[in-house]
Amino acid sequence: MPRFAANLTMMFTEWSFLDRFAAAADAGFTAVEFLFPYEHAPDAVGERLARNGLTQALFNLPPGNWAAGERGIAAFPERFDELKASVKTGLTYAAATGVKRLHLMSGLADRADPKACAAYGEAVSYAAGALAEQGLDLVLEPINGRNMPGYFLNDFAFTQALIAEQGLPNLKLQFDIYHCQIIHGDVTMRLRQLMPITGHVQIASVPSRNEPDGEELNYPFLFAELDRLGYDGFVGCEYNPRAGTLEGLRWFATYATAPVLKAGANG
Ligand SMILES: O=C(O)[C@@H](O)C(=O)CO
Ligand SMILES: [Mg+2]
Repeated sequence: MPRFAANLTMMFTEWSFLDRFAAAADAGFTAVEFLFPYEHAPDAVGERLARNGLTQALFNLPPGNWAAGERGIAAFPERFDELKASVKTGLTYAAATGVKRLHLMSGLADRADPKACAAYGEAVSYAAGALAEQGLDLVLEPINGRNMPGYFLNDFAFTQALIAEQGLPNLKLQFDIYHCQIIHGDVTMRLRQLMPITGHVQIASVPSRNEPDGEELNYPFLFAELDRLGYDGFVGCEYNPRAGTLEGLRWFATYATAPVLKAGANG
């Protein structure tokens, strides 16, 4: 059975960020992920995890100026020093949270630009090396161009080739099933093919990016497939609840290891 992690950037947004940890634990989750913790002190985040008995499955390294539209800085050669500082910041939060994998975003850049490709390769190599020293994995996530127009890393085959080329044991794929279905389709065959390099999985319905309980993909089949493939990592629930987080957790009741939904969404 997959180990689900509630994505606290998208789920439980009815609560303030630090209160989402307790809300997720109360709903039966034993792990969480989010995009960025950097507006909060590392110890404050670590304390909420410990207090609620939660494992931190994943978060992203600093992405540059997100509010101004940046989506990572790794593909920009002129920002390599900033990239190095951002890795240091991420590792401070990793130490406080005990997370074992971090996601490096590429940025909005042209994959046909050799300078962007070289910069990205160098940034990946640097970040993976720094994370390896702390026993952490670096994960890379292809993201579809409808949600993130102009995003550099927008193709699973390109990401697979890059990971192979780098040949670093702690460099892995963040397989977001939602993005895979939108970019390429053929999700099951791609899961089978890419499982050996997959370090993290994320889910959402397609096309709405809501609960994994309908629309284009058959998630019960895909969860069973992850089990058949021996995937023992986390599955991040990176979706926007249709009508309230708790109200949308019926799909999760089958899989929750703790009593689900003190607030009664099971009814
Ligand atoms: O799929 C996504 O959008 C995220 O996993 C992410 O890290 C960047 O937004
Ligand atoms: Mg994702």
